[in-house]
Amino acid sequence: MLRWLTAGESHGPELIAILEGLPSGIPVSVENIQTDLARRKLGYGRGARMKFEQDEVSLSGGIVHGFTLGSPVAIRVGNTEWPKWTEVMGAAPVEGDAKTTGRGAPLTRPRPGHADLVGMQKYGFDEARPILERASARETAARVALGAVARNFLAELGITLVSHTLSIGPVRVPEGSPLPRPSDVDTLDADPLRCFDPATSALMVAEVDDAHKEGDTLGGVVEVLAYGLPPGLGSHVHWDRRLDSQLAAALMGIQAIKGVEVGDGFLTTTRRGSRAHDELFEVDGEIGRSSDRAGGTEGGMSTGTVLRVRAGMKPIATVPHSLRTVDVQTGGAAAANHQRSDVCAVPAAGVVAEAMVALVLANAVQEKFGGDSVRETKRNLDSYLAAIPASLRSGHETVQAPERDDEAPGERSDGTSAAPVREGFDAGTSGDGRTPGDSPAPGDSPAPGDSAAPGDTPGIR
Ligand SMILES: Cc1cc2nc3c(=O)[nH]c(=O)nc-3n(C[C@H](O)[C@H](O)[C@H](O)COP(=O)(O)O)c2cc1C
Ligand SMILES: C=C(O[C@@H]1CC(C(=O)O)=C[C@@H](OP(=O)(O)O)[C@H]1O)C(=O)O
Repeated sequence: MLRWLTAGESHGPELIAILEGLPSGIPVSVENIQTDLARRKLGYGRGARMKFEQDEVSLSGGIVHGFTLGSPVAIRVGNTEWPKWTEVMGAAPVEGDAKTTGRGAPLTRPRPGHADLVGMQKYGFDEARPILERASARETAARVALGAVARNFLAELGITLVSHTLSIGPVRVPEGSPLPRPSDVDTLDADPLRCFDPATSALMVAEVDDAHKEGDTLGGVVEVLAYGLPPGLGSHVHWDRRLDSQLAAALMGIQAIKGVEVGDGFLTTTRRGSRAHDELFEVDGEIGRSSDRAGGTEGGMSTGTVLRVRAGMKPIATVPHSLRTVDVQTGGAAAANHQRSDVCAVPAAGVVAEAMVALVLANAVQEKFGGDSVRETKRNLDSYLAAIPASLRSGHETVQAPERDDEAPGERSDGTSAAPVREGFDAGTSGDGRTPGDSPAPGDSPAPGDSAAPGDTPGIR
């Protein structure tokens, strides 16, 4: 079992992350953790802090000469802004003005949508600083650092992850857009919103500009894909062993994430059963699926096809034009505390989500295959795959579905083409207020389940 913990406050000296339970022999370097931390700062709409604050990574345990030892991995992410915060956030007791003036002035106007008020009630503080420092998503830097190590472990086993932005506010990637593959990561990271569809990305930039101009903020939806998984990670036998329950918990554990979908998620609930599942076919001596509506899990286990999970982020709660609140010192109405903020952090949330999925998958791999060295884990994985009888083997990719006996050639009974198609992004209620299952508005792209264009390839939605 993998265990991981993070510690540290947003304006503290550093974040500390520990990951226990990985085998020896995983390549890890400061540079590759730093690369992922830099990716977490990406995204149009991030605030000024992303530019001036640097993440200073050092490896304090579990790694020697570039490889894990099998002992706990300890990572320190230093905060270059710390010298400005030593008095306000230092561990030693302070006297005099430091607690009441300047940066140390009490934050008595709790921000709606944040942990501020309920945290003060629960932990017995009369101002929000001691709460917001830990509730801040600065902590996600520590998770991304751990995720980089987990990802390297998975890569040794041929498992690779990609994340991308599906929607920002009401602007979303159209149906039928290609799914990014691991080779597309650089392209994604070069896009201002980490969106794989350039035309949609341009609209997203305009949406962020508009929200910024209006003193407002935005949320959105990200998707994480994992390629190369073996079938059988997780288990149907108990709720907490289900891979999808572990993924949902990990994604919901990210600040501001309010919804998770596996595969086509809520959209699936609007379909009839005949159009909701992934049928099985024998193709070239293997069992294949003609669609990936389920998102790569069945019965709480990975199926071996592409894993596809989504996380929906609420709009940033520190709204520049300030939400109404109560000043807990005076009891009077007030504008919520606001200094600066991201307008939109959805692209960054995608990188964090990728890290969380990597940690969950690394744990599931270790649970299933064990091993104290990567070589041993790999040997166990290979012998598991080799032991699956030929009659039960299935592939990673979706396949061309044969026509059904009761269908006209080239057409399936639901009116769709027999070409393999990955259907169905719908981020819940769309920007025009329609809910999944409503008929499309004029000019909308085809609804999921509409006929796929001839020549569609596996990997398109
Ligand atoms: C990567 C990332 C960056 C964030 N940046 C901000 C920010 O600049 N301002 C803000 O108010 N909230 C930001 N948030 C969200 C808050 O941390 C979150 O809304 C807050 O903790 C309350 O949400 P919760 O109720 O889900 O915990 C960010 C979240 C993530 C994942
Ligand atoms: C520092 C990070 O994100 C911060 C997360 C955050 C919040 O409320 O969650 C609020 C902002 O911090 P501040 O209020 O100090 O400007 C973000 O910059 C980071 O991601 O590294």
